[in-house]
Amino acid sequence: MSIDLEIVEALTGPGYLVLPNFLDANHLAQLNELFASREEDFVAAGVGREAALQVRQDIRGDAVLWVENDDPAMQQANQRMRDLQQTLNRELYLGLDELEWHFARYPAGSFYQRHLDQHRHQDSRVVTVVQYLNQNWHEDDGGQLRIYLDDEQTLDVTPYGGTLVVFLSNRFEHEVLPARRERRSLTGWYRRRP
Ligand SMILES: O=C(O)CCC(=O)C(=O)O
Ligand SMILES: [Fe+2]
Repeated sequence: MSIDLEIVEALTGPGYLVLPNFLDANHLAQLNELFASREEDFVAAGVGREAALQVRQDIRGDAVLWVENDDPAMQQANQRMRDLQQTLNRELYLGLDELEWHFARYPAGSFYQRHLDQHRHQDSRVVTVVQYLNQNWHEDDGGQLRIYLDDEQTLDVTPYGGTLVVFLSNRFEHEVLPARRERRSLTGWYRRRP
């Protein structure tokens, strides 16, 4: 079965999937180079929306850079996500019409408290996709993504470079545990126009 169909099956079943080695080593290295070259353009991430948006490092300590199609490594990543979007729409009739995504950098010591990705009163975020870019990450570097499954069971995902996590945005609360060194990711949401 193709990876994309595996994702389809997971979303209709448990609602989430963790896939190690989704990114190959070469692409991972290119994305890291791009990430490093744009380091100065990152801005502190906010919580809340529009007028209520504010930086609250006690809630989330990452800085983000919204990504565009301006680099070959990004074009490849965008193409990959468009293919997945097509499959999700064809198989699940999700009506996804865009992907918004950003690079995220969590400096050592930072975290993101438990939350749901779907903004209240607005259900345009349908599927969350996170790709980790951390090379040589070790379990005791922390930074696990803790997903709150049904019945308050939790699943901790170590952010090894190349791992992809996909889940239904309205279904699972999750948090990022404190990272002991800089933690890098590419995080996106497939949206339906409200
Ligand atoms: O980086 C992660 O593992 C998840 C990030 C996250 O929850 C978010 O940006 O909404
Ligand atoms: Fe999130």
